[in-house]
Amino acid sequence: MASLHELLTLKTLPVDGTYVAELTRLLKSGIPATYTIEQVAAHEAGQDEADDTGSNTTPLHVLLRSLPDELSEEECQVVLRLMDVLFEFGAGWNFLDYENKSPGDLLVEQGYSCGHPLYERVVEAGVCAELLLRKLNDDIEFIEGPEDEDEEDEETEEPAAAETTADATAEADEKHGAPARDTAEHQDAYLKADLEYTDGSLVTKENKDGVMMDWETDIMRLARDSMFKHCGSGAVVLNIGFGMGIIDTFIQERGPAKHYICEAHPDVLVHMRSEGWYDKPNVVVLEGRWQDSLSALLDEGTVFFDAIYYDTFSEHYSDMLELYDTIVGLIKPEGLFSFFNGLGADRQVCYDVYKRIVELDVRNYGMDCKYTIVPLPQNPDWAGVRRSYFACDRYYHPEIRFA
Ligand SMILES: C[S@@+](CC[C@H](N)C(=O)[O-])C[C@H]1O[C@@H](n2cnc3c(N)ncnc32)[C@H](O)[C@@H]1O
Repeated sequence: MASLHELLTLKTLPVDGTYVAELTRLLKSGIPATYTIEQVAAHEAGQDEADDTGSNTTPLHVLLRSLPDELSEEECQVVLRLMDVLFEFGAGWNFLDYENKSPGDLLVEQGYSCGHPLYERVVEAGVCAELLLRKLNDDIEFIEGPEDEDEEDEETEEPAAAETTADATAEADEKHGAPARDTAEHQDAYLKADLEYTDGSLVTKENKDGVMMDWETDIMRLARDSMFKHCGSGAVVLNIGFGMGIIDTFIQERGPAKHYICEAHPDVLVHMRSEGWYDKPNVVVLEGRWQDSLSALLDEGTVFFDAIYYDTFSEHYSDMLELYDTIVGLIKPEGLFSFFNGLGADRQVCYDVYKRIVELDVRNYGMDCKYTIVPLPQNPDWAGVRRSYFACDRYYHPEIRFA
């Protein structure tokens, strides 16, 4: 164990300002704030690099694993300062340690969850880091040699909101022989994959990615209620992504004047036709990706919506950023935008980081995002699907309107 890790095991109590001074001294001396226990072990074993196990137990993990059982208010303030110093020197908010836990997970485990200053400090670091990463990806042009060209596709793919942890899962899957072009990650692969409607779910036939599952039914009802909160049967609404048609069935119960449904997958479109959705007098099916259909609608400039709901599959937060650009031109001034919020939902701390990022991003369009927090006491049943896509015990339902 290096002196940095040793210090952060907080052997001497109470935790006081001397820790902050010593931490600052060590980091200023050049020890990286991301120096992991695994790197120390590799160094001690005479290896150049740590084994690529995906495990990164950072000084921040050591600190948060070493918190005294009873943390006084004064000690909590000191721990916050220690976290500030670590972040200032480049500590990461979302590294996964030897137990596959992020710093946020360790705090939640000890009862320092949403609203507690220690947890909120990690969330704040996460928001800053994600926004900075986006800015760097947007602003920096990388010079590529010819040998880099094959990798271009992969590298320009922006991270999905949930990717901090989903990436690790995908990498592990690849090692175990799952197909390289993941249908949950790459929309072109998804749109070519065969789909299958089963009892209570829609999945990709071959690798059993859950495209939609009926545990989301109550969430869809809640979303429909939001869509019709300020409008009735004269409403003109749009749902992006048909899936199992759960929300569209709920929307039909309210008899809107016009109900647009945008859907891209050919198998889903066949299913919609066979179920009579094309024959409903108030339904307009926009075939194809929203990226194409909605731009056309925007150019026409004749249709404006009271409410828009978005729930697609195999898209990333970068797609949502693009969507904001489009929907602000399609929503009526008093209209509503909402979406299925699975952003970062495979880990509570990532979910909380993206909750904040959405608020910040829509503010750039003069919109406000208000969340209803819905407890999800029961873990959904993931039998029959390759991997879960929601691991939190609460759902943040977003209602976004012009301020
Ligand atoms: C999660 S399901 C939607 C579930 C739906 N909310 C329900 O209540 O059943 C996602 C749907 O979005 C569709 N989709 C994915 N990408 C799309 C895109 N770019 N444009 C339009 N539809 C898309 C998928 O084919 C799939 O039918």
